[in-house]
Amino acid sequence: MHFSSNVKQFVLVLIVGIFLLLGYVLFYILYDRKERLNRLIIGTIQSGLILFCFFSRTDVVAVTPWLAPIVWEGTFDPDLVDIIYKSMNLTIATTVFAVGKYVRFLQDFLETAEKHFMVDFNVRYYVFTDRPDDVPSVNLSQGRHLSVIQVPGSNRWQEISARRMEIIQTAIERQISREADYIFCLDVDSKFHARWGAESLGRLVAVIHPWFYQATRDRFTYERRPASTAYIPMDEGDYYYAGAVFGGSVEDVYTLTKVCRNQLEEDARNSIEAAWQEESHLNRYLLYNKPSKLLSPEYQWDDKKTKTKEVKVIRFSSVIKNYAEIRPNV
Ligand SMILES: CC(=O)N[C@H]1[C@@H](OP(=O)(O)OP(=O)(O)OC[C@H]2O[C@@H](n3ccc(=O)[nH]c3=O)[C@H](O)[C@@H]2O)O[C@H](CO)[C@H](O)[C@@H]1O
Ligand SMILES: [Mn+2]
Repeated sequence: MHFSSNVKQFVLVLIVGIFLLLGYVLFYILYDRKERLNRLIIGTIQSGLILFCFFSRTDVVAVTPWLAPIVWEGTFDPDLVDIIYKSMNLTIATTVFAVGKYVRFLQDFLETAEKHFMVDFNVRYYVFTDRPDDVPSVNLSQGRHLSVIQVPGSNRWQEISARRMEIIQTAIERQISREADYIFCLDVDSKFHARWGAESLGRLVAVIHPWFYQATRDRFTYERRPASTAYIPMDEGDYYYAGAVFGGSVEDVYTLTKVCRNQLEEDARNSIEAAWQEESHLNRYLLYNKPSKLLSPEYQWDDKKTKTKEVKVIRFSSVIKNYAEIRPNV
């Protein structure tokens, strides 16, 4: 017979509960009063622990083999996280590229970020675009600021996507290192739907790609040609990380962008382009420089994908877009 994991869990808690109850009755009959009181206290703590296990996440893995947390709904206390981080007066930089027709995504991105992203923190958005006049004016809450930085356009989306590493590296050198403590680099073709808070902060942070979190390593679309600097052999790899979200301390992200930029340029000199451009290089970097925190696919869902039962909250997702219409090339 097949039971779902929730039913199994419920039956297990029921059986343990019955045993505890029987235990109480036995001790009540057999022991003196002081002993009974002690046992009652221990029993109450045990029941609390069992209830905690029942309500916390047992259906997902919430830690990596190198002991970095994987953030899922139900694995952290948002109020406690807020109390800890809000007293630090942190500034979070957020880079977003809107080159060519992608400026059309900015309005929803920024408006939903104002509702859900790092609410009550200092946030500095850095919008990189070739169309500064088309950047919409969005009302920002107190403590939030937006800079527009002009970048060249391109007739290849692969180049726009991949050049982000170099441009972010330069922006950190010129400006961001003096203006922020943490940084997140996000895709613009996305919307926020629910809390994305300080639980996501860490030295080096990556998100598990929504299409690969249930897949085995052999399915990961890493770059498999040894000629590329993004190469990952078949028997290596921890997770498949999405290129649409990475972050961490400004210093650590600076090193990441610098290494990926150099490798992208080395590949270009050798006339090789990794399977998924900067996403391939990001995956290679994170294999040998383990992230200190992973975000579950709640932080990078895809609107094309049906919600799975592990995903209790979608916090940020890629919107459905017409690739042929929006990109400069196919
Ligand atoms: C389904 C699919 O194809 N996924 C890949 C695709 O993701 P995506 O479909 O998410 O790529 P995308 O078109 O969103 O491009 C990434 C980001 O680059 C910026 N941008 C891109 C093109 C443009 O004309 N203007 C512009 O501003 C924009 O911020 C966008 O969010 O490409 C990435 C590029 O490495 C990754 O490899 C992904 O795995
Ligand atoms: Mn995207």
